[in-house]
Order: sequence, then structure tokens, then C-alpha cells
Amino acid sequence: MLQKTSHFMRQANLINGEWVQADSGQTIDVNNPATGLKIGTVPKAGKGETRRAIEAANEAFKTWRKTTALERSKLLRKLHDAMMDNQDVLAELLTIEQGKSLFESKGEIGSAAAYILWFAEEGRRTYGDIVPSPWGDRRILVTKEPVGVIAAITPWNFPSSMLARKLGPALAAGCTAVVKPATQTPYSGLAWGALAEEVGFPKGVVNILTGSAAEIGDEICANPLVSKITFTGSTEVGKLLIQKSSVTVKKVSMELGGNAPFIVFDDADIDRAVTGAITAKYRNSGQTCVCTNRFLVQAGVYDKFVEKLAAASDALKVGSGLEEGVQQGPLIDEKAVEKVEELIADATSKGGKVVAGGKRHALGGSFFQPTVIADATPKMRFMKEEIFGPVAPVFKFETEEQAIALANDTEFGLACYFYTGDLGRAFRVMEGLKYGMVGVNEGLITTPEAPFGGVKESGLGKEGGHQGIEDYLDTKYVCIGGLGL
Ligand SMILES: O=CCCC(=O)O
Repeated sequence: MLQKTSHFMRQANLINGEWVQADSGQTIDVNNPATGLKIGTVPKAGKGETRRAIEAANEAFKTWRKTTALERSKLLRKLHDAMMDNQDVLAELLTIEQGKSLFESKGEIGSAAAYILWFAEEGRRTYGDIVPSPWGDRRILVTKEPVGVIAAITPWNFPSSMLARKLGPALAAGCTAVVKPATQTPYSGLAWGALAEEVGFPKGVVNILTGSAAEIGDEICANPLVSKITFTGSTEVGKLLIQKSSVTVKKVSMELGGNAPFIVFDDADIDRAVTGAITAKYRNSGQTCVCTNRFLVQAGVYDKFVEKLAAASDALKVGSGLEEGVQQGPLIDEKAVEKVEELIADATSKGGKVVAGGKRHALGGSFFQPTVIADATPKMRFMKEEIFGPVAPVFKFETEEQAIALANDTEFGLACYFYTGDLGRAFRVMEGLKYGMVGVNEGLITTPEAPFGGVKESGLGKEGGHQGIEDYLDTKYVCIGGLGL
């Protein structure tokens, strides 16, 4: 029961440096998806607590913005080190509340820490410009300034690393933050508060609230002290936040839904494609925004690919994420399982053939078998809907043009993947795909050095890369005259 005694498992909210309960005293239960058992509670905060957290962040901003980039960088580096020093316990907490395997949780904590380190460095390079002036007696300066108080709303599928991508650039830029982690997985988010406190971030710089998404979200959108909202989650909720925050004209960064195609051409290395497919499909039990939603396979290698993918899917070890060797944990909840069942029933009623899995796992609860469906067609719901579960529908195509058209036939544009051994085709296809991120002969492409983000209805803005800090900065133009030049 390491997790119960870990001081990182905070069952309280962090507002202005104090760990507090909800004004109403109400709480929300948090359950372990692997057992269905309650692991603790968190406060059910509402509008009042959110307003106080925003005011605290606004007060803290007055001094935090004046710290030097180097001072902020040093604190962020300490935060990185504290995360890595506690990687095992933080990973265990993540697995207990989210369900993913300990292997993946350690990877997520490592990735979260890596984003912090990246932005600790990037924060020191937020250069402005001196622009050639059209006037002989005036000079033009362009500077970068922190936007102010930011609000970060984060999802349950990557409760630690999604926060790192937002807090890292925000704090490095000199912004202060109000964070609302998902209520299904709040402890990994709250742990950031404990870590930030431990390494010496001043009170009010990081505030963390749990509770009613509607009440907290509405206050964040309406409050003029919040300059920016950064959100990872569904396109539906993202649109609502954009709409509601338009009243106070906030900057927004949105990392929304995906419908990733994974294309395998006849000239691909099939074994490499299957290895990439397993990661791109089953990571976090298929619950990532960049998970493959549709496999598009060229006719010449279709049967071979399906056979190998089915065998590799059957071989995955499903179980509690805390167990040694487990590769796939449970889905987040019963609703997620029902959605997966519905999509499979829709596919089989339209001619889809289940060649691996297809059912709830014998372990019960929200465990589901890794599933492969052959003979998928565009009439099936997989074509348009995000699965967010361990189901791999495999479509057949004949030509390169057809593959690109099928891949682009969606309102989403987050990640996509394709496998080919032909360099010319690699460029043609990469340029033809309307997506924010492309994996060529790679099924896992996330890294702090690269800009993560989508186009179309998959979102706005980038997280990571040198671009990732720009959304937390305002550009100011200064025209200086009267210099006696
Ligand atoms: O679910 C979205 C993020 C997945 C990733 O970090 O690769």
C-alpha cells in the first residue's frame, strides 16, 4: 500500500499555497479501474474556489513575471529532478488511478519530466527582434512577454504528461497557472502541486482544483483575469470552451480528438509495420488521441498483415497494470467498454470479421480483449468515430491515391502513420496527408523536441518543440522616438 502513504497522493486542492477542501465539504470518489475499488476522494470544488485560485494566480503573476528566465529555468530543472527521483512512486500512483501498465506509467513520468527539462531550456530563448525601422529617428523593438494567468484542463488518459506540456512552457514563460485535472485521475495532477511546492515554486504560481467540470470550466472561461486556456480532450468539449471563452477573448490551445490512419503499402517492411501497429494501436489500451483508429492496407499485403497483426494482438498480456509483464490494462470505465462493444457490433453487422479478440476479457470489469477486425469498410462507424479502445479495424485499398483519400476523409487531423520502402512515395504521401503529425515507418513519435498538435478539428496550437512556448507569450511591438537621432 505504498500509494496510500505516499505524500504525493493529495486528497485536497492547492489554492494560493494552501491544501484545502471544497467550500461545500463535498468530495468525489476516485476508483481504481483495474479493481473498481475506491482509492480515495478529492474535493468537489466549484465557482468560488475557482475564482479564488484565479485571483491567487493573478497576484502571484505580479512577482513571478519579474523573475529572470534563468531563475525559472533552475526551478524547472529542480522539478524535473524531483519527478525523476520519485519516478517509481509517481508511476504507481498513475497506474492505480488510470489503469495503464507500470511500464507505460514509468514511461509517462519520464516523458513528463523530459518536457519540463525541455521548457526549462526553451524559456531562456524567448528572443524578440530589433526590426529595421522605416524612420531615421525612431527604433522598433519586438519583445515577448508572458500572457499572464493560464488555465490548464487536462484529460484522464495521460494525467501527468499532458500537464507537463502545459505547465512546462507556462512556468518557463513567466505565467502562473490554474489547473483542473480530470476527476477520474486527479492524483497525478495534484502530485504536481506537491512537487512544485517541494522544489520551491512560490505560493499561487501553481493552483490545482478538482470538481465539477462545468462550474470550474465556466468560471475559467468567464473570468477576465485568465488570459489563456489550454485544453486536451474531446473536440466536443474543446469547441464549447472556445465558444464560452470568446466572451473574454482568450488565447486558446486545443489538443482535441483524432482518427489516425495507419497505412501499409505493398512495398513496406511488414514485420516493422506490425511492430509499429501494436504500439500505435494498443498503447494505453487504445486510449490515446494519437492511437491508430483505422488500418489501411494495400491489397497485395492485406492478408499477410492481418494474419500477423492478429497473432501479435492475441499475444498481448492483459491484466492489472501493477502485475509484472502486463502490456494492456483495463479501459477507464464501463462506458468505454460499452462504446467498444457497440462499434464491434456495428462492424460485424456490416460484414466485418473478428480475427482476434472481440469480447470483454475473462478478467471482467473494464478489461477488454485486444481486437482485430478484418474486411472493414467506410460504412462502419470506425471510419468517422474515435474508438478510444483496443480495436483494430483493417480496411483494404488498391492505389496510393485511394489510400490518401481514405486517410483524409475525416474532420480530424491529428496524427497519422504510414509504412513504405519507397522514398518517392514517402514524400508524396507525407505531403498529401492533411495531418499535424506524420510517422513514416514509425508508430510512436511523441517527444518534447517536436511540435505535438493537430489541424482541422483536432485542434489549435503546438505542445513541445520550440513552438510550444509561443502560445504562452504575447508579442509586443515597441516604437521608440524622441531619441535625438
Ligand atoms: O493522448 C495524447 C498524447 C499521447 C502521446 O503523448 O503520445
